[in-house]
Amino acid sequence: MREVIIATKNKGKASEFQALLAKKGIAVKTLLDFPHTPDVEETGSTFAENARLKAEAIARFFQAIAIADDSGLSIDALGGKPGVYSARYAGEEKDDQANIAKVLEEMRGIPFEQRTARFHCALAISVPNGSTTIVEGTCDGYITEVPKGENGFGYDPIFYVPQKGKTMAELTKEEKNKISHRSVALEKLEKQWDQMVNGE
Ligand SMILES: O=c1[nH]c(=O)c2ncn([C@@H]3O[C@H](COP(=O)(O)OP(=O)(O)OP(=O)(O)O)[C@@H](O)[C@H]3O)c2[nH]1
Ligand SMILES: [Mg+2]
Repeated sequence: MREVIIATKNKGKASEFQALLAKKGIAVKTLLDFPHTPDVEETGSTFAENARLKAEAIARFFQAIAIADDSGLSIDALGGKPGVYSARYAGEEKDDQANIAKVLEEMRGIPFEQRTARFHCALAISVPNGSTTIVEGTCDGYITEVPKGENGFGYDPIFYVPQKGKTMAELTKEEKNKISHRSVALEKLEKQWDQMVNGE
């Protein structure tokens, strides 16, 4: 297979993709290997639109197959927020701790059964000068009242996964990668993979 570039500068995502795709014998590069790549503006109003924008821009820029991930957390009691603004919920500097603090403040006093939420992940795979395919995955859970766990990234310490009885940040990377929104989406992508990547 030709080289695949994961169109992300997010260290947490990059490390999960490396583990998920290594299992399949696919070596990947991410934008952390090319730190001077221009940022792609996320002007879409859905995860799918933003994933498409990132994948198509990076496929064009590198003339290589690119996979982009646009993801985030939707909290029912907050009307779906932070949604597509998850990375920058507390400001442009993308501070995970500040984002968590803002969510916990907004959720204060809301009882457990009303703290339902889900992670969304849209993945777009784009072939240079060719087509783009988009798939999506979700993972359901609850927002805790205090952060717990050290693993993962983003909102993982406040995302309780009922079937594991733990927060996402208390799971190992292997455990998270079996159930996460990202792995669900990647499984769907694989079904289209051969045609997209090898059958051009
Ligand atoms: O606890 C979490 N566990 C996850 O598994 C997860 N996946 C996404 N997120 C949140 O959603 C934002 C993505 O925003 P996003 O897709 O624009 O990515 P980003 O701006 O961080 O990097 P890039 O891929 O665009 O370069 C991230 O920063 C996180 O806050 C997660 N939080
Ligand atoms: Mg982003």
